[in-house]
Amino acid sequence: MTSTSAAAAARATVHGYPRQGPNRELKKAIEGYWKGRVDADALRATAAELRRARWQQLAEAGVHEVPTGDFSYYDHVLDTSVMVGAIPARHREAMAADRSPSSRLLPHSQLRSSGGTPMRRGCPLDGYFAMARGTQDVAPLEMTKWFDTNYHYLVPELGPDTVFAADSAQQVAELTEALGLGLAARPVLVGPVTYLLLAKPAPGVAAGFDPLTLLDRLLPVYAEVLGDLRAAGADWVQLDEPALVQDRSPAVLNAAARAYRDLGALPDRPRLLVASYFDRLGEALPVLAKTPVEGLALDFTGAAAGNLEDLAAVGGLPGKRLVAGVVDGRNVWINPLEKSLATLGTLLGLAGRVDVSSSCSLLHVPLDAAVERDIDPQIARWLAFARQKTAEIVTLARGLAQGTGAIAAELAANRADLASRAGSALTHDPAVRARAAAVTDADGRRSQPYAERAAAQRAHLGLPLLPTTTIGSFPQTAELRTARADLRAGRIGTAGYEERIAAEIREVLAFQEKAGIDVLVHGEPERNDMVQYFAERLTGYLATQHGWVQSYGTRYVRPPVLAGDISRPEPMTVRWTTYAQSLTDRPVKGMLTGPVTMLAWSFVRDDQPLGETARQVALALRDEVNDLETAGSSVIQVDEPALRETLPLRTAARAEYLAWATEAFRLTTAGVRPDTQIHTHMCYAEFGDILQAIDDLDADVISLEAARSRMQAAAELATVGYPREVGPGVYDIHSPRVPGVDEATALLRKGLDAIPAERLWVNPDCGLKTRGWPEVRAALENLVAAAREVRESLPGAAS
Ligand SMILES: CN1c2c(nc(N)[nH]c2=O)NC[C@@H]1CNc1ccc(C(=O)N[C@@H](CCC(=O)N[C@@H](CCC(=O)N[C@@H](CCC(=O)O)C(=O)O)C(=O)O)C(=O)O)cc1
Ligand SMILES: N[C@@H](CCS)C(=O)O
Ligand SMILES: [Zn+2]
Repeated sequence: MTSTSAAAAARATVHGYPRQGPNRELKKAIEGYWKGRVDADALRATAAELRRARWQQLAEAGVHEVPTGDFSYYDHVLDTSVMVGAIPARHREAMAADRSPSSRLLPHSQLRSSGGTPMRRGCPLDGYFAMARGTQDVAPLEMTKWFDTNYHYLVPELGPDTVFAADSAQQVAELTEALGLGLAARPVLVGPVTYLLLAKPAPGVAAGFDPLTLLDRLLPVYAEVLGDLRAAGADWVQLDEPALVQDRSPAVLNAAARAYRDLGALPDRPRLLVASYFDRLGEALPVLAKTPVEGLALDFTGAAAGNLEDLAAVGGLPGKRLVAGVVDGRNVWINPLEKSLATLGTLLGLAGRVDVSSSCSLLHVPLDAAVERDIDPQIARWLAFARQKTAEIVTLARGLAQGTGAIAAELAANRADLASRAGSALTHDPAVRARAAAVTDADGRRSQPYAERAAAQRAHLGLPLLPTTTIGSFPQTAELRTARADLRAGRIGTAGYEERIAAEIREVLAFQEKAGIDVLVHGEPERNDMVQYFAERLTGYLATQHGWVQSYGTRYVRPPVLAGDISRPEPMTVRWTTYAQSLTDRPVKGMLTGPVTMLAWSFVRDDQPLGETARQVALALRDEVNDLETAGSSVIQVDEPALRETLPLRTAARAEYLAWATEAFRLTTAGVRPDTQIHTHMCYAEFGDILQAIDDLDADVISLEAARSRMQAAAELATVGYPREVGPGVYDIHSPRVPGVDEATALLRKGLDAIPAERLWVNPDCGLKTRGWPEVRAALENLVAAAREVRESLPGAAS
């Protein structure tokens, strides 16, 4: 095809779309199902209606080919495990027992029978949710970050004995639904190489087991699924391989080459589009380009923009389809349409056919900026959520196909909006800039080295060995959320709301004292979210009312927007922390979200380096830390759960990131006295490759998620000689199950193998906001009992 005809054929698509519905209908239906208020058929009907509505919305916006299979009741990686039959043995048994068709993910009519065994296909709903959340008897799959996003997936558990078996029921059903609406549809699957690279050895399998060795067993299963999709009418199928944008060994690149050579050689298959996103494809680009797949989808935004020159360097993709991700699926700023058109124009000469898309699934952005009423209309014009991004993609495809004259009005409006943002006073506060420019190395260094501080803190705090604490939040009950909604709606006044918060703090404090916890928290009842709460109190940040983005399962967040220079008009947490401290003689931890996490879980500025924004946020938080100390806090926790998540996917970019990230944390925390104990907290990640950075934070105590991985994080810190205090979690707060005293005791003993008793803390994996009070009470009582039991068994303990 010539580039002119390639242009004329340009079509619009997206890699995936938010799943929740305009009012988080999916969350409400699933949580209703868990509570027994919604039955399986009603849940499935809600899900089907949401899928229909989103396809319809995409089609009406002018998208030519809609994605299918990007929907999920919980997580698309878990769905992939179901699709390939990688159900952990402990869950398989429970599912085998559940033969009732009505409890399955799919309606009875969409289940296939096979070889005289009715209902073999289609995962039981309860079994599916048990894998995600666990039950009192069966542990769930581990959950971790999806690359460098705030989305979490369930980690496949594989071993040498894993037997894969294709179950394409869900994929086929969704494709059939979309085709039934008369739409051109493209199933989107997690690709086999990424699936294996994201997996971990199943419990009981040696840690050295490499899931990639299962590729030859997995490919026939993908072949079967592709065959089923072809039979169901799929013309194209997208296989997502984002794991290939990371630095990969020749073995992995060979595996990718083999996978797509073999899948490409299948006789009766759909055309294959292999998608990568979040960074440049690098050395995997020539590998994939040489395979028989008919198309590649590449990200051309941010750090991935280098794909353009890489593509030129490999001689393009002659005869293949290129799906060009020129609209950022990770951020909320309007697209610079003329710049994107220029990129697309260059790409026309590099592929047989060029289509326009988002850089990745739009799962990572909110649904619709137009419903935000509290954002200044001028500023709202700078924002594009999934719906607006879809419109941009359609505009760009039209511009590419018909020429810029066809989109002249859109280009003019876009130019004006970009200019308004560039010239805005919001983005340039001279006082903030002067303060950030004056920061010195000394501002980021505590006045004494750790060993001296530790002694001072020991004397000041007088804590027992194995001190117990929690991570900050206590249950965010429906009553608290309703109170906040009532305040927003004017149904109650500020005084009534604050009395509700004060009462909750009293209850949280009373419980902790009674349970015998050593370092208390106020429970964070006043916070809607650990990032949004602060964003709402900092100048330069925009908060949304409806900008929900899935974080995991049915849990959503509203990432605020770092739009301008950041400053703190007044203290943000001092009042409630001081109130909590006034209720007890034990130390109450001040509780803040750290600067890196404030960036990672917000939509960031794209008009200045991230490090500059981090420094501005850090200086605002530093004032808060110092104010807390002045108000009497002896222990202050600065959460950085996103420190690992934001680590650049390519190693070459990591040192620079870690330098500004750790500097921002130290700048936040270094202004306190030596006897003030600084805690930090991390969760949802593998920490192995940031151990040095954890040390560089110079925090006195770190709590880490460790229960599901059985203390792996503590062991890793020990291997590098980490000298500070560590609280590896002994209570997996993502599961409704309550750990018994024996279980917590066993984990603590394992923790002691890695960290000496003088430096070991006892705490849950993370905050308790998602849990209910009955579970929390029982679990924390068990945790304190376990700490006492282990304390008493330590050499030298009084018997
Ligand atoms: C620690 N984690 C967090 C991440 N990112 C964040 N930004 N914040 C985090 O805490 N990333 C990693 C992990 C992910 N973990 C979680 C855990 C829990 C949630 C969660 O519970 N989300 C809630 C929503 C929280 C919230 O914003 N609540 C607001 C609004 C509540 C609401 O829904 N209001 C209703 C009306 C209220 C009513 O009448 O009941 C409405 O507005 O429609 C608040 O409390 O005021 C969730 O429900 O999903 C997220 C990530
Ligand atoms: N302090 C927060 C940390 C979550 S990562 C909480 O307890 O919810
Ligand atoms: Zn956490």
